[in-house]
Amino acid sequence: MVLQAREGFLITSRAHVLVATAVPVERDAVAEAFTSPVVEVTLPGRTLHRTGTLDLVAAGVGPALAASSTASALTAAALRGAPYDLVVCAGIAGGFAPHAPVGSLVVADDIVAADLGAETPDGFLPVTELGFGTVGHRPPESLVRDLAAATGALTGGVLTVSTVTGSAARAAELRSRHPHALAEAMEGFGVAEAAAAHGTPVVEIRAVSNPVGPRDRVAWRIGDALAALTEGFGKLAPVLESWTQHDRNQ
Ligand SMILES: O=C(O)c1cccc(C(=O)CC[C@H]2O[C@@H](n3cnc4c(=O)[nH]cnc43)[C@H](O)[C@@H]2O)c1
Repeated sequence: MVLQAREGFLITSRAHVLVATAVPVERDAVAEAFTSPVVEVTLPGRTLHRTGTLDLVAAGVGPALAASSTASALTAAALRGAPYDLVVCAGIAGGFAPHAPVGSLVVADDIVAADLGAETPDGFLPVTELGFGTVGHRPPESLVRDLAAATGALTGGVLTVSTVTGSAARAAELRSRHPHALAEAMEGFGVAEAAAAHGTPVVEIRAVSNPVGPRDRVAWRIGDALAALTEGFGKLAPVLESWTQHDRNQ
């Protein structure tokens, strides 16, 4: 939240929010929900699209590039004295049928690195069981609740994978390891790791474009999912803008 007016800073008490999508069409679908003009701001390797108190970045596909792009944006904001209050990872996703149908919106109550670990003869071991790091980030409960209430979105786990699921067997395996998961995508955990390094709360919002399962790329309903993303952000804009730091950990 920017409380002070200085040259080049926003004069506002509304939350300063970074939205990270994978690709530009997702970023533009989010931007369409807002009426303020878009101003482009160049960062090392990335361009921010600024609309009001919201900055949008097409952070790239996959957790590594998404983490690096998000970290750049967070660091640049901190260095100019206007740190973000909240990071939102947004975009399209695969939905676990029948729980998250195509066209539905999902707000993550858990952002899970689903393939970060080791395969063993007895099954998959998360990296935490190998003694390293973390495999999940939990968005603030009150924010998840308010976003879901504003949009009618489903709430549940959103898995981050580096390889898009392409078979029924893999989909079933992921759901058996994560029974609460509603969707899979490729950036959430990377974005969340960057946010965590800055102590910034994070949430993930996904519109379902395809079922998780046997690969059928031509059947992906990308247009419908992008429209659901625009509609969802139109409804949740007031919730994001009124997000305040004291809501953390609630
Ligand atoms: O081809 C297009 O027009 C197009 C438009 C918007 C987005 C795309 C993408 O390919 C985005 C890739 C992005 O989508 C997420 N995603 C969507 N479905 C799945 C899935 O079943 N499993 C994992 N990830 C999925 C993911 O976050 C990708 O980064 C294309």
